[in-house]
Amino acid sequence: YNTLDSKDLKIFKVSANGQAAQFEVGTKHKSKGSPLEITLPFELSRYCHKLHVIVEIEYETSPSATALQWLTPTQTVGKKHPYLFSQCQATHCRSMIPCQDSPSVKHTYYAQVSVPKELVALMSALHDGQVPDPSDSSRVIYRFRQPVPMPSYLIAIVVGALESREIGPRSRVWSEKENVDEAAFEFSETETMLKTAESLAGPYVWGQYDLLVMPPSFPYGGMENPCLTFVTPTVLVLTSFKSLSIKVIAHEISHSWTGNLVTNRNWEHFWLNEGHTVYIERMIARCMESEHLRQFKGIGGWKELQESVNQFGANNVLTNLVPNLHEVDTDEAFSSVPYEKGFALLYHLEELLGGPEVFMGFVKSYIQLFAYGTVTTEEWKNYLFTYFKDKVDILNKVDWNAWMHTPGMAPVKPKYDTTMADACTALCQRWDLASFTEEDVKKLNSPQLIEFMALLLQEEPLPLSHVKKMQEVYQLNSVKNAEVRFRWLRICVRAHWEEAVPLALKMATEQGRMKFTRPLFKEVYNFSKYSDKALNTFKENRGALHPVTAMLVAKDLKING
Ligand SMILES: CC/C=C\C/C=C\C[C@@H](O)/C=C/C=C/C=C\[C@@H](O)CCCC(=O)O
Ligand SMILES: [Zn+2]
Repeated sequence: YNTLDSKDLKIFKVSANGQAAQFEVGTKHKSKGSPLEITLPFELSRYCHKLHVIVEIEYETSPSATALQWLTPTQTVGKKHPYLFSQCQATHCRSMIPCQDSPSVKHTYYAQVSVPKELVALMSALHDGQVPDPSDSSRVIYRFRQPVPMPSYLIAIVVGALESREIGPRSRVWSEKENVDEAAFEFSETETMLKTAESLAGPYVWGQYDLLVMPPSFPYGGMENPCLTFVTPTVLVLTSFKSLSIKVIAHEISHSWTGNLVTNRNWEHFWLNEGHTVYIERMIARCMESEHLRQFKGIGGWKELQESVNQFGANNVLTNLVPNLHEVDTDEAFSSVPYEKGFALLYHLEELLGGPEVFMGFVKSYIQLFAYGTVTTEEWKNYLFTYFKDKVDILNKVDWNAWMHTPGMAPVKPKYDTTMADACTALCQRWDLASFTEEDVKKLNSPQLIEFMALLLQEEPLPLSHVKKMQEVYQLNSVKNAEVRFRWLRICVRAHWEEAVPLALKMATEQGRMKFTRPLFKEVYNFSKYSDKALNTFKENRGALHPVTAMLVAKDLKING
């Protein structure tokens, strides 16, 4: 028999080349789902390699499918139509489709999706036309074609009352109609970023690059679904300084090479996807803005790594760059470690081997070598030594075991240029309350304001007097920028400013990006007087959260079942 991955699927019927096939759903694993074992109704001749077997599976997904979030009309902006979106990374595709749900397997795909005609369906593929549903005049069928082989975690679908605007020669932005014009403004730099990325990494092979602004409950900043990046609405700041959206879009565009074209063989090598993507993302910042900005981003990333190491614990093997994930739920293993310890390693190698142009040359060559395939850390390292065959003496001095197979912070902290960070550090070190003036923050751009907040978060909790004075002088409670607001509210709750508790819980529930929602719930939960308030707020909102967000916040708040 042949086995596919499945999770909570109701299988009605299986056939192979038109003949009924026996099937059995095996024992369910707590996070990996169940094997779907299909017995073919004919012998596969071992000598006939060209035999095509078309397997048809009639099935239904579960209302609790972990790949899907079903939104009621009240949960949408327009309030008139329901909404569905998927998030398959890492191992949730099997709750949407019976498949070989491993990044080691790459495939093309074709899909036809029937939806009520007032709704639009989109997928991580090229549009291949739409026709009225011949079986139901109230529905329309959308057709999709993905000709580039890709892993199952990049299959994505969205259905909703969506509209689009053209933002470039190969890009449209999609969202509910209420947000589509502001989204078109926010993402106007997309083609420039695509061209910059192509100049660094090689041709963009996916054809179309569209963006979809997600509902607020989307659990991540972005998801690199081919042809259709999903992006959180929390990056919409609608000012000329589009730092949040440019950062996330540069990251997702970079995945078109590292992750989507060159793919980690399994999730223990996730750092290959994310570390290289952050490296290219920051190279785009260097090209479009300045090297000072790339250095500044490196400094911020080091703090994100520190935060993840603090959360897991410095001896936790999940802070290894290459962790052993046997019997580990990938959603629980997820953190900034593969992103920022991965970037730190690549930046460290850049420093050792000759600088950004030299090392980006290696990254481009690595992409060309492994394109359309999958890769492991060992294969990456072997190619690194081959590419830099004249610098093997330098590479042999790198403590590879410390970098890859040891928990905690990276063994070497890169020496980043602090030109853009100095103003943030200086402000963070000033403690004479009387000298605080509005000018202090007016001269910081929003990335610097975020860095200033991140520095304060690294210190011991501020005294309540300081936080109140900062609010009085800087008016931070009214800042809408999600990255600033998220850090400011954590600073306030840590200082036990009780008026900030409802603001923190409001931000934790009005959007569902886990980067914000999980720490905000935890911060309120750790303020003992308000632990119950955190628990009750979570329980009241649990049904509106994405299933993975709900599972992880429940674990954070030590709620069983
Ligand atoms: C060592 C961890 C091994 C495997 C984890 C792989 C996937 C984990 C799964 O939870 C999916 C993650 C998807 C992330 C998508 C986008 C991120 O780049 C966004 C990062 C945080 C944010 O900006 O919101
Ligand atoms: Zn990524």
